[in-house]
Amino acid sequence: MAQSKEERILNFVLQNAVRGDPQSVVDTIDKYCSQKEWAMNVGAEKGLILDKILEETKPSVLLELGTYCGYSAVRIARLLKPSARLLTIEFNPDFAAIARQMIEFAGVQDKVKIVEGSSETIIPQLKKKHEVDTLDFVFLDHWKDRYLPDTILLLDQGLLRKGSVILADNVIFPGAPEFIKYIRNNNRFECTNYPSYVEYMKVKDAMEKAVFVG
Ligand SMILES: O=C(NC/C=C/[C@H]1O[C@@H](n2cnc3cncnc32)[C@H](O)[C@@H]1O)c1cc([N+](=O)[O-])cc(O)c1O
Ligand SMILES: [Mg+2]
Repeated sequence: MAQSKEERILNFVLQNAVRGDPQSVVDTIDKYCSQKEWAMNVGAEKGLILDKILEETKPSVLLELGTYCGYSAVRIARLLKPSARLLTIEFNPDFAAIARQMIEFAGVQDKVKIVEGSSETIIPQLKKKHEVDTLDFVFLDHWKDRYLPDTILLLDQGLLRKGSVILADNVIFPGAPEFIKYIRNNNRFECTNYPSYVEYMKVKDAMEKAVFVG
């Protein structure tokens, strides 16, 4: 059967990156996706914003929505302290399989747990089934019309505490207007916008950081 783009990205990493070196995995994906085939990884420019916010926040319990090929899971995990844990939710089984191999090759599997399923199903299970108390950091990078309902779900489930950081990719392109309208008008969140560009393109994009004030 013909290979998928995601399989081609994974194979390029397996053949060109250094096993156990997450930075080389991140750089190799960026090389492939900027030179050969575009893919919806957060990428290097927005990745640096993500890195900086992670280094400021120093989170222990993290959630990512939309694993895709595992680029941001590897990028996040490479900066985490040994005891920190990233849960990443992906409902497409083919993408989850690719991401699992990407994460294992990078050597960050001890810090990253891929949970297969939809965010709306898994989020209500985080406390009981995945031993989460509250989340220190949430990265939103899944379907853009899910950002708002899933943020409300996180609130309803008592998964946010004073200081929890939500970072949303693509608030300009493709855009998440309902999420932005809600989060910037909700006085329980302090928002900061980080202008940047769509991965591997010269199209304007931005990330939005929303800190829960409790
Ligand atoms: O569309 C984009 N991202 C959607 C990402 C979607 C990924 O999240 C999963 N998912 C979706 N709802 C889910 C619910 N639950 C679990 N996984 C879910 C999908 O199976 C996919 O792996 C995008 C598009 C551009 N772009 O330039 O066009 C740029 C970007 O940076 C992007 O992130
Ligand atoms: Mg994105």
